[in-house]
Amino acid sequence: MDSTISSSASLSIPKFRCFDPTYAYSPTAANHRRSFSNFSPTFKSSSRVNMVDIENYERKIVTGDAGYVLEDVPHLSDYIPDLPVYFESNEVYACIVTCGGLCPGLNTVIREIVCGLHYMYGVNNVLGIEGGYRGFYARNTIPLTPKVVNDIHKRGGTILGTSRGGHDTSKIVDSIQDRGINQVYIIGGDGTQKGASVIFEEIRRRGLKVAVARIPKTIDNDIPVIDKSFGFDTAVEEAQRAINAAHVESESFDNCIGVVKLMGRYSGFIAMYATLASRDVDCCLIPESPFYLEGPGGLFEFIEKRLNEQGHMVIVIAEGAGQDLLNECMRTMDQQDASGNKLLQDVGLWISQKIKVMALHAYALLPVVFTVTDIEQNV
Ligand SMILES: Nc1ncnc2c1ncn2[C@@H]1O[C@H](COP(=O)(O)OP(=O)(O)O)[C@@H](O)[C@H]1O
Ligand SMILES: O=P(O)(O)OC[C@H]1O[C@](O)(COP(=O)(O)O)[C@@H](O)[C@@H]1O
Repeated sequence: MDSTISSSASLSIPKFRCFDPTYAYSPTAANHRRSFSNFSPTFKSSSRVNMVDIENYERKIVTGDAGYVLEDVPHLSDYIPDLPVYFESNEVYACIVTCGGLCPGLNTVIREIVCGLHYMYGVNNVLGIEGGYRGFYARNTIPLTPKVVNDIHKRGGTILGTSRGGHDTSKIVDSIQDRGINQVYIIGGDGTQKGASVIFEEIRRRGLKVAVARIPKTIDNDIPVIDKSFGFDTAVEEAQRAINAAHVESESFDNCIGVVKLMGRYSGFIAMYATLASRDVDCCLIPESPFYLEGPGGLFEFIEKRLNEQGHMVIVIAEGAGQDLLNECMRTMDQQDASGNKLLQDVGLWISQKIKVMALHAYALLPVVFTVTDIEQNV
């Protein structure tokens, strides 16, 4: 810490403490103060822990000479000081695994876990499990130290690799048990989280002293309880490069339409945010909002209007949009990936073809339609 910063609170080395939610407590509005708005329990007298006197509690404020005020992140033990220590740092053997789809920032998360464990908690044994869940029993492992992870946040993807499918609960927990791992950090999307729950249940069933920490990942930013998921901003930023390319191209030819297909299997946040940020998009199609092609109010009518008005346009489409229309006309078999996720039809190519055929038949117009698909999400 900067030596010019003075602290009114003593900063102690954090410990791996255990909070048993079965301890009785009841939050009361009377004890709410602004700084404790997220967590201000009042423990009943029967509680087995001693609670800090919240009214007289000295807030963790760190002031700097430059005039700024930093409020240190409150820790559970600030409010419940005698929580039992669950792991001593020197007995921790942690592992990290990344599973499922890629997302920008995975390496940053890995780096922060390794450095946080090492520098904040004094943990020196952290293992990287390679290749997703199946890596527990079928792949190599790598020791992770602050030195190993020093530069990884500058790389795309995940240094540990990832995979779909291959979740064998019993083999995974065998591997955790055999290796003597007692903290498991699992980074991944909804499929990964379901897998982590099953692992935790099996660990509990076997009575092992192993903690399972789940780090939610979604490039789509569609987890309502968090402000923003890591990687979303990068995806939106990258999406704008594709939109910009489509705009430049479409402006350069008569009746040219740029179609940009973006990520978004079930939600259109990336498409919408990128559209709003770019100001060059004429139409944004997302899974949450059904659309149709022909007739009044249909997409084709809008395309004709925009081409008449300005001679070019950009359409952004999230990959999950219009899947019902595709399925109707393609009658394809339901296909799944190795994790059981439904594989989508390519809506970008489909809509480009539809627009070409429509324009040729209805308006004797041959628009130049080109598609920018699958922008790099692995930044
Ligand atoms: N219901 C489930 N039970 C156990 N494991 C699951 C379940 N669903 C998915 N998984 C496992 O989680 C991993 C990642 O899931 P996947 O759906 O591919 O990606 P994501 O986590 O990004 O949604 C895969 O190894 C898969 O086998
Ligand atoms: O091409 P893949 O790997 O199947 O993944 C595509 C899908 O995964 C997503 O990127 C979302 O996955 P996450 O929410 O797990 O990050 C969707 O936007 C996209 O539809």
